Amino acid sequence: MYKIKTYNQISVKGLDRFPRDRYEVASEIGHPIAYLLRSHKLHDEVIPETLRAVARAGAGVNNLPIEAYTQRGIVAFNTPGANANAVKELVLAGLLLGSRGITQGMSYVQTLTDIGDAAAMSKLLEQEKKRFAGQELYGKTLGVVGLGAIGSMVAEMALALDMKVVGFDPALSVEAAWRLPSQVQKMENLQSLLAHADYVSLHVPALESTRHMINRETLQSLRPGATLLNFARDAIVDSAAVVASLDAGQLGQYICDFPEPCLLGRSDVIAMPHIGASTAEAEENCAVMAADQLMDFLHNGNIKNSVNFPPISMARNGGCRITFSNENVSGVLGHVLSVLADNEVNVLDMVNKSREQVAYNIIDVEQSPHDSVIDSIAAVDHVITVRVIA
Ligand SMILES: NC(=O)c1ccc[n+]([C@@H]2O[C@H](COP(=O)([O-])OP(=O)(O)OC[C@H]3O[C@@H](n4cnc5c(N)ncnc54)[C@H](O)[C@@H]3O)[C@@H](O)[C@H]2O)c1
Ligand SMILES: O=C(O)CC[C@@H](O)C(=O)O
Repeated sequence: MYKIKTYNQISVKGLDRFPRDRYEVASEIGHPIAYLLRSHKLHDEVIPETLRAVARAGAGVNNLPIEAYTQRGIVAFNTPGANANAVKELVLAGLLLGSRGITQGMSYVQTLTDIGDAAAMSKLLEQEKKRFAGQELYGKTLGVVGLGAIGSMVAEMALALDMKVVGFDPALSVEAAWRLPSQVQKMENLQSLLAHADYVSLHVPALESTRHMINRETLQSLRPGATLLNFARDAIVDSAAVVASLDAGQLGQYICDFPEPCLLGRSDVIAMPHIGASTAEAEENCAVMAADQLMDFLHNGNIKNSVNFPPISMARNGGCRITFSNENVSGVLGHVLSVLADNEVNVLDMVNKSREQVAYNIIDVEQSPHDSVIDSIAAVDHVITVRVIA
C-alpha cells in the first residue's frame, strides 16, 4: 500500500486518480511515502524518513524546503501551466477593476439603501456617476514581468484587448519563447519595462533573486500613475515601498492577490485573498496532474515536472526495476553496476540523468534482487535513496 498524506483541500478528481486497492490517501496518515498539497508551508515540519516524493498541486514551490528535499533524495513536483488560465482570467479582472470605477461605484450604490424611490435613485446616480469614470485598456501598454506559462497567456490576452505589450524575462525557456506572441516587445531590463508601461503585471516565481524586485528604487522607474498587479507572490514586492510610492503619487494603484495589513483601508489598493488559482477547473487540473505524476513516479520511477530532479523516464522492460538517487559525483553508477554484477543480477536496460547536485537512475534487471543487494547499493558512497519497484 502506498501512503499519501494530503494537506489543503485537494480536488476530488485528483484524489480519485489513486486506485484504492494500492493507495491510502488521507490528511492524517503515518509513514507517508509522498505528500500531495497546495499552499501549505512545509519549511518548519519534520521530514519523515519514509518520504520519497512531494507533489505541489500548483505552480509556486516557495512553500517547500526544496534544498532539504534534494539532500534527502526527495523528488518535488509541481504542475506547470495547470492553473495558468485561472490566473490569466483574474489578471483580466484586475485590469478591468483598476481601469474603471467598478469597486468604488458598486460600494457607493450599496450606500443608497435609504432612498425608496427608483426615479430619485436614478436621478442621483446620473449626477454622481462622473465620480466613477475610468479609462479604456485599448491602446494602453501592459508590461509583463516573467513570460512563462501565466505571463505568456496574460500577454496574449492583453493583445486581444488591443493593448500594447512589453515583456521582460531574462531566463525565458525555449518552449516559452515559442508560445509567446511575436507582437510582445522584449525589454532589456525591468527598469525599461517599468518606464514603458501603464499597467505592470508580475508573473515570476518567488526566489531569492526575485525577492523585493519591486522596491523603492525600481518603483521610481514607473510611469507616474501606473497600476501594478501582483498575482505572483507577496515576497516579490516590498509592500512598504508600494505604500510609500502610492502616497507619493508615483504608483497609481496596487492590485494584488496577497493582502498585508499595511495595504488595507486604502482606495488605491485592491487586494484579493490568494484566489488566482481558485477555480474548479484549475483545482482539478492541478490535482489530476500532480496525482498522475506522483503515481508514475511511485509505479515506474519516472520523473516529470520536478523542480529539483531531472526529467527521466524509461518504458518498462519486464523484470524488476531499481531506482536510486545519488550525489552528482563521478563513479557512483559504476559502483552500483559492480554490485549488481558481483551478485549476478543481469541488467536489461538503464537510464541515468543529473541536475545540479543530484543524479537519478532507473535500472531494469532480469530478476528481483535479494534484499542484501539493495542494502549493498544503499551503502555505496554518495547514494541517497534506493527503491525497488516490482
Ligand atoms: N495567485 C495565484 O494563485 C498563483 C497561481 C499560479 C501561480 N502563481 C505564481 O506565479 C508564478 C509564475 O507561474 P508560472 O506558471 O507562469 O511559472 P513559469 O515557471 O511558467 O514562469 C515563470 C517565468 O518567470 C521567469 N523569471 C524568473 N526570474 C525572473 C526575473 N528575475 N525577471 C523576469 N522573469 C523572471 C522565468 O524565466 C519564467 O519564464 C508562480 O511561481 C507562482 O508563484 C500564483
Ligand atoms: O493552490 C492554490 O490555491 C494556489 C496555487 C498558486 O499559488 C500556485 O502557485 O499555483
